[in-house]
Amino acid sequence: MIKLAPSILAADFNILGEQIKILEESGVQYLHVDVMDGNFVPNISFGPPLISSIRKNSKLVFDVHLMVEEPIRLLNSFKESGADIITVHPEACSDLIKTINTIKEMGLKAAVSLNPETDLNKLDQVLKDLDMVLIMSVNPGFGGQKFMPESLQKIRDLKEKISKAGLAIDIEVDGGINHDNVMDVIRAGANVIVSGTTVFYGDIKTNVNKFEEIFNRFKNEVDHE
Ligand SMILES: O=C(CO)[C@@H](O)[C@H](O)COP(=O)(O)O
Ligand SMILES: [Fe+2]
Repeated sequence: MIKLAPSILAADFNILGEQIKILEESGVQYLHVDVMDGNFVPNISFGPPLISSIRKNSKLVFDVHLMVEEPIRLLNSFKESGADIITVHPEACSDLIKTINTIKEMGLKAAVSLNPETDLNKLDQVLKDLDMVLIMSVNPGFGGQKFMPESLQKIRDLKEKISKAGLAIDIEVDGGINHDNVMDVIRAGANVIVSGTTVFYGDIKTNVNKFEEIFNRFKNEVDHE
């Protein structure tokens, strides 16, 4: 099952609630929530108060991508605000094992996100405890960047690593994904697709439907193999 995770970084914050309603009516299940601290990445987005506010009116799975230094300090506050999945960057954690264990002990799903230049071996110490791995296909910090095609091989290698370890872990990909390149990303092995600009710019329902059509085309391909 392939899932779309629209990134609200590209939403119109003036009408954020209305746009989330449209996503729900379009059949979306995940909401990707990019938290940036102006330190780990050179941009600031939003934090727990905004998440608590949208949580009140949404049943979507909140997939919270923490681009912050030492996220362990803030985990409780993101849990309280309504996160379902918390993703952290090993590049920002002095103790990744403890950070992942804390997320799991809170009863939340845990994920690790790798920057484009970070090797897959950074996952080794925690892979068995993860629900998801997020491959960044741009350098984190901003929406609207160009997809880095070299991420495709990284996705294939990750899929192989997960399967060799006998695990079942979601593979999420984030950055620069659009209707033209998403099929390559899925074929490489991803099953959770983040998209900001391509979902929110223009008509949201049409943009989501186009992604769903491509996901269905992929399912048909696999069924006929
Ligand atoms: O985490 C990030 C960027 O750091 C992403 O989630 C972006 O928000 C995705 O936006 P597009 O590249 O799809 O516009
Ligand atoms: Fe993200």
